Amino acid sequence: MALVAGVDCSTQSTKVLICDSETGAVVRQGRAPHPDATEVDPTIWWDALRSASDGLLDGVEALAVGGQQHGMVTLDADGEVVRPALLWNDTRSAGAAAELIDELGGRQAWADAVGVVPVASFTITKLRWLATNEPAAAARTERVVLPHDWLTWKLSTNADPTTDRGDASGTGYWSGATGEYRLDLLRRAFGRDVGVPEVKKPDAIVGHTADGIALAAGTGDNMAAALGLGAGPGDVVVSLGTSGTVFAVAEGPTTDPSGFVAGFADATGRFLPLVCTLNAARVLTAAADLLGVDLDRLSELALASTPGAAGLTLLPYLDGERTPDLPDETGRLTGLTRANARPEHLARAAVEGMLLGLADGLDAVRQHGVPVRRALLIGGAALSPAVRAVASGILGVPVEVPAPGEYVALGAARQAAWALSGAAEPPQWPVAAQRAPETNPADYSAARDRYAQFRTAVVELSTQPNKS
Ligand SMILES: Nc1ncnc2c1ncn2[C@@H]1O[C@H](COP(=O)(O)OP(=O)(O)O)[C@@H](O)[C@H]1O
Ligand SMILES: O=C(CO)[C@@H](O)[C@H](O)COP(=O)(O)O
Repeated sequence: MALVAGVDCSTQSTKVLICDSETGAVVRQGRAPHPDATEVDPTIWWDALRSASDGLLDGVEALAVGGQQHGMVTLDADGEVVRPALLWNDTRSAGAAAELIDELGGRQAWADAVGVVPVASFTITKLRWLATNEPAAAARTERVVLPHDWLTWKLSTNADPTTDRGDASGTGYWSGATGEYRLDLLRRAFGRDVGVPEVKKPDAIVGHTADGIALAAGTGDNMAAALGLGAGPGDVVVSLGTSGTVFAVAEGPTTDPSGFVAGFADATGRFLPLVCTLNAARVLTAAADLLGVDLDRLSELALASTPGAAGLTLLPYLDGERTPDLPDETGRLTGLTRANARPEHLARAAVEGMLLGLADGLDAVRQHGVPVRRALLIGGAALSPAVRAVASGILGVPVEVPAPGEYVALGAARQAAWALSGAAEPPQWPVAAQRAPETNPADYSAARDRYAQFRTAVVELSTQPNKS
């Protein structure tokens, strides 16, 4: 039995799975936490990877890294990190995003050029922010790479970092439709040329560790999750980690000038239209903290309420929001009365608010021609019984919950097995899934309407000159 390893360097932690390369069975696993911050010294990820994989890699023949998308890792001429990485959920480059949209002639121009419209999450806006705000650090920057590129390079004996098309498609300077960098856009953002990693094929072996473990190309965490789930036609993945994401594997590129649906590439040579919200699992931890309960009790409370949370609606923009693009917003609660001011309704409003933004995302992905037969619910908050109970009613589609697991790390391991095999397609790894309780979407139509009205009002308010 050949063993392969998959790594997930996500926002809150690093996870490592060691799998049988033929069946995908997990034989051992490890994890290590990351700090709660939106800029992180990449050596923290390296230490977390070493800690999470400590004692696990004996006998492993190939490894791949899946990583949180978009993070800006800047390297100097000696390959040293210039400054802490700015993560996907750092909103300081929102102004840079607006500048870049204007300079290129609007949203459509960006969607046509690279399949995405700049928001603060994307690497290209962080580079503009760096050039404007930290000229000394910018001057020292010779290369820019993504979290998974940097970790793969650190693991390797290679002289230069590499990347893959999935993660490259989230930079804002690589086009999935053409498979080429747009170095003119990178130059426009940063003010001069800066080195970028070579984009390797999905099944490539890109190097080896000092111990001789083959390294596959790796990819972004959402692309890895799609691979780990073996997502196919009709499957829409709803991932409830730090971010909330809704995505599907598509045969062709998508273009959305509104910027709602990002036209990413996947990790197999296909595409991955994706909607991402900045606020998912942590909405539940914040609500639990507010109520002074743990996550299990929060779920029990939410289940004690009813669809629509007795009229309470939460716009869950606790860390600002990306979709819709409201980086400076805060969470807002409406509909509070003396009758519904109860812990169970607040708990329910948190669960529903988190899912309602993703229901909008699912509709948007569907409008881009993605067939939706079922939603696959993954990520830390998919462990919540209340989330599972409410999901199908709010999303309006049958929901299946894959057996609890680390699907990003599993997808990375599957990529490693594919690269090791030299086969044309990734190995077939079965994924067991359970149907979540069916709830009637009609029970949530009033809640969806209220949420839509509240969201529209807040979007309008944000565009007024003296917004409150
Ligand atoms: N039973 C649960 N109910 C709700 N949320 C949970 C539960 N278990 C874990 N989580 C949340 O899941 C999140 C971590 O999920 P994960 O998908 O690993 O995130 P990320 O990939 O962004 O690091 C944490 O915010 C944690 O509180
Ligand atoms: O920015 C995106 C997708 O565009 C996020 O999905 C990041 O990739 C981080 O993912 P998690 O750590 O929340 O899984």
